[in-house]
Amino acid sequence: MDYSIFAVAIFLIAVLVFGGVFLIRPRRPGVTDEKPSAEVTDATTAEAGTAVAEPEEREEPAGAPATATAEAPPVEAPAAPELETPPPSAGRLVRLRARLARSQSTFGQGLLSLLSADKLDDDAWDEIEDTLITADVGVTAASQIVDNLRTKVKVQGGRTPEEVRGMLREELIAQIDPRLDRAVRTDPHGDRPAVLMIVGVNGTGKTTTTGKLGRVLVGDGRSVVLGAADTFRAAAADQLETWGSRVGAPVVRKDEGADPASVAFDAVARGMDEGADTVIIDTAGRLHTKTGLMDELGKVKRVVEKKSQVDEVLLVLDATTGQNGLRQARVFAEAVNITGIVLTKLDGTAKGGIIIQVQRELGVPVKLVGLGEGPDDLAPFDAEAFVDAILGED
Ligand SMILES: Nc1nc2c(ncn2[C@@H]2O[C@H](COP(=O)(O)OP(=O)(O)OP(=O)(O)O)[C@@H](O)[C@H]2O)c(=O)[nH]1
Repeated sequence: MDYSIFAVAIFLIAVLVFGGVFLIRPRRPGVTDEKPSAEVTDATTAEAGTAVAEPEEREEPAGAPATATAEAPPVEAPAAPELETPPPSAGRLVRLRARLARSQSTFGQGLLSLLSADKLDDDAWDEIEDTLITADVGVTAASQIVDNLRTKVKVQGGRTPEEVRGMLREELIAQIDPRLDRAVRTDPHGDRPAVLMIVGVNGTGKTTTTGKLGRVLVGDGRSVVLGAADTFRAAAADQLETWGSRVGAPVVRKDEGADPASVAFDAVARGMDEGADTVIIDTAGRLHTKTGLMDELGKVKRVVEKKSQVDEVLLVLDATTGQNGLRQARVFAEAVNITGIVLTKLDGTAKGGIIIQVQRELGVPVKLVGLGEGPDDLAPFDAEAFVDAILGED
């Protein structure tokens, strides 16, 4: 009995000793299923955090060059675009004279040769009148020009080539009217910039003209802010931004569909903050209804006037669109008080006579002309330089 108790005691001691050895044996990593998952999560978090905040301290995978990140070629910041220096406004029309001479040769040279004919009978005068009408001078102005020339020929008697040229030159200049004030009002008023609104039908060259005019002013040493208030076409604002960035003129824009008046307001505010000389605002030109157009342009103007006066409302007209363009121009002129006309694409038409007609119809002077797609192909208009260009040199 005593021996059996002793044997049981020895067995229990043996069980305790072996059990203890197994229980205190160190665990191998990965053997249990709770802890490792926590470690993985920790490691992932640590690595992710490092990757975002401090990429240079991230552990490289085996085999990757230890200094790959450190030795990566430095990413150079994009160089600021070099600003362009556009030519000043003075002399631009003379520089572009060849374009005018080329496009208007039928008009100018055609008239000269008709007037130089040996016999100026009724048929010849009819042909002169037709040439004028074909060049979009307008019926009333064409018949007035013919009447005046007939009188001059009668009074003068002889018709040397110089006399013919002189007569025609004088008459055309008179019709274009050199006395009209064609200055574009771009001077600031104390601490307020001059504000110009550019209006017109889409596609006439409105946005291009806004950009080109900005360049003309920068070329004259002015500081300019551009306002992209044509919010119906996002590309128009992008286009304007490109124009501005080339000459260092800031562009104020908002999202597509934003209120054009608020863009215009912000552009003027920016112009005031920066002490800019001139703010040029490109507007949308959808021809929906006259009332809609009036409301929209009227609102832009009213809102701008809370900050500063509007010095110019320039209507952009595509010279190649003839009577149709003129009809649209009339709608704009009725919707808003136009102070000047920008006649674009004169390089692409022989109908330079539209200058005479549009001034008569709208009662405002052509102040600028577009003579090409190049950035500096916009020039202040001058009646004498224009007529000299279309008639050719003396
Ligand atoms: N040949 C020639 N092309 C011109 C002249 N002025 C503008 N253009 C071109 O006319 C096209 C239309 O010009 P835009 O400035 O986009 O016309 P827009 O009136 O602003 O039209 P939206 O931006 O749609 O409102 C462009 O391809 C211009 O390069 C010019 O005097 N001569």
